[in-house]
Amino acid sequence: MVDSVRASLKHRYSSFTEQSPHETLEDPVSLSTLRKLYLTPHSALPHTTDRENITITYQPGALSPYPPVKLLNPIEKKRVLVTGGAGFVGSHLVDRLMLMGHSVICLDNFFTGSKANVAHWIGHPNFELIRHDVVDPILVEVDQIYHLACPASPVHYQSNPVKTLKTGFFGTYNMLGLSKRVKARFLLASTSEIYGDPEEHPQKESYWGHVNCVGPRACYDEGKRVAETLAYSYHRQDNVDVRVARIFNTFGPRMNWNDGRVVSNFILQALKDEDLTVYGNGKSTRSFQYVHDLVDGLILLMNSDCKEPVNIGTQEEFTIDQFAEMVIELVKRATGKCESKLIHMPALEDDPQRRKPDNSRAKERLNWEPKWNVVDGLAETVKYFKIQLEERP
Ligand SMILES: O=c1ccn([C@@H]2O[C@H](COP(=O)(O)OP(=O)(O)O[C@H]3OC[C@@H](O)[C@H](O)[C@H]3O)[C@@H](O)[C@H]2O)c(=O)[nH]1
Repeated sequence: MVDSVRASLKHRYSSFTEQSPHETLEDPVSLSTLRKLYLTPHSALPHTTDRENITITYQPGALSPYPPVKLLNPIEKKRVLVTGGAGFVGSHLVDRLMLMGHSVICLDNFFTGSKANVAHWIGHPNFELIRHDVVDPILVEVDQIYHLACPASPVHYQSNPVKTLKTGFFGTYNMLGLSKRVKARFLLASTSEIYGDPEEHPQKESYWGHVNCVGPRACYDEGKRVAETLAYSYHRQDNVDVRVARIFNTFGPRMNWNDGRVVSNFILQALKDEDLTVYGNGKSTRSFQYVHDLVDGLILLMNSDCKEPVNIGTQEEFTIDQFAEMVIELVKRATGKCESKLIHMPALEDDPQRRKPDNSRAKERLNWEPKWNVVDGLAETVKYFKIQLEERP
């Protein structure tokens, strides 16, 4: 099963060119097809601009030139629910599932997600978009549920900690209840944050974690921990078919403009020639994976027989200072100049000091490992934010 899914996930990463010369309908997830979905500036679409009234009018159909999706036979074609499907990771997952030929229901409350991330699918017969908050129950007939809905940036999840906890508990409870009722396979997007400020390095799935349950990050960390507990309780008690992905730091196009996480903050600051805000002494570490690798991992895990939690993350580890220097360098390459410097600010409370996954389980059980290195992923993300900046009034 995993092998056949792997074949359909095939990318062409070898040459990072704009247009893959081998693009065919048989390979519905070629990199060039994906790129068109997030690197096409709106200004490239047919439109008229009224500068006096600051309005842009897109010509009919301009936002919906549907990319070609694979035609699956009814046995292979799954009805898939993606909660948080209009968010950063969710929208890339929706793209891939759509291009693979599945029928996708994208559910989002648009707190951090955005319709613009999935606008290119609106109206497609295989696609439905529902505005809904997972803290309330919903009934839809599906075969698979990817449960991603939850703000993931520390800035966002700490802005309303009670709501974050409600999303962690009730959101997951509702989606597991739905899985039980319609007999859908359930995948939880969990997080490396369940390890807290880890005392084990790198972190294996067997590590129980080191979370301050009364600290400012606890609403997310404990929310995701209880979400995992709920998933395995539904599995033990009601035989719900669960998968748990522990997602490490991930970046890429479609990160929110005001996301607040380090990658988008640094890229935007460097593109605007502002100083890069390093919290603390710059010596804490993270391992950053590119979003396409994560999406590969999620789809492979969903279609595997691996019921244990699986770390999905890369092992390239950087200090935040090193990472900041790398962003400045890449922005220089992309724009020809960047005068930004690093400024050190007070450290954040309970900020994990080191983080890197042991991803041997993902390699063994899913035959998954990251294909992108940080530099290539960052270069593409810089390009995305550059386009976004140029389009802002
Ligand atoms: O402007 C900034 C932002 C962040 N940072 C630092 O960069 C590091 C990474 O911070 P981020 O906010 O990007 O992300 P964090 O690692 O804290 O949390 C993330 O971890 C894994 C995901 O699953 C979670 O969704 C997300 O919470 C931290 O040490 C933070 O203090 C800066 O130095 N400057």
